[in-house]
Amino acid sequence: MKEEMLILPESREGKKSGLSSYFSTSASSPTKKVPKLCGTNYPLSIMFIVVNEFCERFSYYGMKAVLTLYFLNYLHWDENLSTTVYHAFSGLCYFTPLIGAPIADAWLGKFNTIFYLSILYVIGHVIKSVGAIPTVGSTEVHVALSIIGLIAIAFGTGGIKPCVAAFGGDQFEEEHAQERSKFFSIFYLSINAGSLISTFVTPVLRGDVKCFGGDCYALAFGVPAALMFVALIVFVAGSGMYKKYPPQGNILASVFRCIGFALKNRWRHRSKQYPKREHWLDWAEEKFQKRLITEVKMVTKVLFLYIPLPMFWALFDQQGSRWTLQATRMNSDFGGFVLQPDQIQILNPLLILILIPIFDLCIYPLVRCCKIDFKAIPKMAIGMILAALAFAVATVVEIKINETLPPVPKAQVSYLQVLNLAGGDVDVDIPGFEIIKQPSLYGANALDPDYVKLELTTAHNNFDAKLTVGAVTADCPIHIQEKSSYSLLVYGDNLNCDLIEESQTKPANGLAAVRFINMLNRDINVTIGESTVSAKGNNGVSPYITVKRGKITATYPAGAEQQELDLGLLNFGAAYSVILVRDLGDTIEFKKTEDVSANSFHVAWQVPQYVLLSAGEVMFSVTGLEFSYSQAPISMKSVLQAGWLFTIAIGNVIVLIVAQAGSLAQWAEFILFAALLVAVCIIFSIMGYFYVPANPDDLKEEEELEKKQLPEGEPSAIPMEERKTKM
Ligand SMILES: C[C@H](N)C(=O)N[C@@H](C)C(=O)O
Repeated sequence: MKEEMLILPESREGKKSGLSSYFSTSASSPTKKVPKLCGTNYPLSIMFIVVNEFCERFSYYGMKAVLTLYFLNYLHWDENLSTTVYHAFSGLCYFTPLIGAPIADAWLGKFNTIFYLSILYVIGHVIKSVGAIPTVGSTEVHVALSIIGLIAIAFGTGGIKPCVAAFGGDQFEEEHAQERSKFFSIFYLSINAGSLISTFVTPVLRGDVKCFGGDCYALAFGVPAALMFVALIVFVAGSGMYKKYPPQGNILASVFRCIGFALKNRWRHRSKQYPKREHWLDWAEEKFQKRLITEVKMVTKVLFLYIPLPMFWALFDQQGSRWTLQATRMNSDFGGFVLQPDQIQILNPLLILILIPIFDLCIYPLVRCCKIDFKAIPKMAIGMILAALAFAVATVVEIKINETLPPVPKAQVSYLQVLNLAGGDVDVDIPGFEIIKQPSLYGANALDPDYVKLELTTAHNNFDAKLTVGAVTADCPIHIQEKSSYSLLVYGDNLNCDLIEESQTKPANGLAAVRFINMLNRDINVTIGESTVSAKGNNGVSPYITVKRGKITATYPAGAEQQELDLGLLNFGAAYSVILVRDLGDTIEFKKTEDVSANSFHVAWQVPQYVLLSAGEVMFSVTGLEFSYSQAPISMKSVLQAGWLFTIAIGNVIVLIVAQAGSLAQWAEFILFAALLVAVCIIFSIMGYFYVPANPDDLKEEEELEKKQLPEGEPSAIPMEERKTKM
């Protein structure tokens, strides 16, 4: 499989074949007639590219959807290591385009680069899937296979990413720029369709299918591997129909030499006696052809314009981190169905699938109807503003969530709830405070006692509390510290009491937490799923077990068998105490109290921020993808795509840095990001105002000039007609 290229003499810097054809004007396109989709100007070959992208993105996002849980539950890494490796992998996937793009532009051509790196990508997936089979080797082997697999995947996905989009763009004639622009929308739709389906399906394959006695990670990674194999087959199947531009020689080296020479030459001629030149790159004129210099000016101009763009991605990327964490503090029960907090992210690809047609078929034509010429840079700037607005809305949501959180006792304050397991209602009289009246937990409506706020006058306090139930009274010495929360357990005919210190923070990640207070006179082990906790007899308190929200059944040993305790619904973000009161032989009587209330602010309130961010993405990202293609000289299409993807990588790095530094309250961090993006958008708009879009005619002029200057017989440019493309 080889793309044949014409080798040109290298008599002068910048006179290689690659510098000859810059824009895909019809004059410079391969002459090959490509079959069209019936009655349109769309080449048939783009179908293969779009399906390839769908399958590739399915494999990428599907694998990523279960990656963190794989690290935590299968490799048994802690949360920090899992998060770090996850982000390092995501970052690497957007740095590797910088390797794939020059390989395509300078050496292998886009087709071959996609072909070979896709094979590496499939191998990476297979290694990763094998590492997820528990019977294959030890934990060390699993870790090694996972890391090798992930590195291969990162090089595969990142390497082909800039080439596939640019290769799709290459299929169009320059006069079909409108169709090409639509192609980028369709391309983006296929990315999001792949992402939507896989983000939903692979977690189901992991959790609902059991293999090797547990969650089936091998299948959850195996299906994305299969999809990547299909992507490769589909891509190769279209081979006969593609328009393939040959690699353009080591254009990047010429570009760097040209820039280096211009800078050196400028420095050598810094004295005022030398006349100024229009552009700093014009200082390369002594050694480099005008054509190369013009081309380098175009690329550096676009790359300069890209400098502010990572800020958009820094906000965008937080859907998977900060916004998902926000969802864990919300209630995602939709009545008929319940979403897990990390599933809310599928809103983004879903909205993209809805919004792209809305923008392409309604909003953009409507704007055109109003005679407004909506160019790429203003579109991208509006995309940034929409993303900033999304973060402003996220700030409001965050503030609203905070209002629903359990109060945290401050200095000279503590909270106390009374768990009354006595036969009747109890009065708790703590000197200096109002009497707390607490109905018995055995009563019908008394299951969730409220915390009472105690304002303390000194930091440490010992009190002789008095308990009264009907005619029975008892002393209850208690020791309360400021900034703490407590449960006072009252039980027995003689009104015994125990003070238990509580943590009133919500369980992390939207999980529910439950513990057991054992009033039986024997120790007990209680199991939920794979976790078992012990509670000593006579009022022992077990540690908390965290569980996914749902109706939970616990088990405990009774003789040789396990008996069940039906705990009912344990809700998002709630913490429960299950008080084991009486052994009834075939079961245990228990009372359940909600010590930390469940998340009450509904996750549907996140929809507006997702709509704004996804609309921003359509305006920013789809436009940017097309812009990167259209502004690049033909020899550097993949390189500019890589430059575009590099802005995503830097965006990821910004989030990592901010997350590590993270000393701000979440709502403040959100509004800070929104403000930063508005500031960056203003800078970008000013830069965009002065940006002059690339024009193929700029190069035509130089082509003519070059022809005149060249010695007879030496080709100044390779007419694309002469370039044979063979497989
Ligand atoms: C899934 C997300 N909306 C998206 O489209 N991401 C782009 C950057 C991708 O190429 O995966």
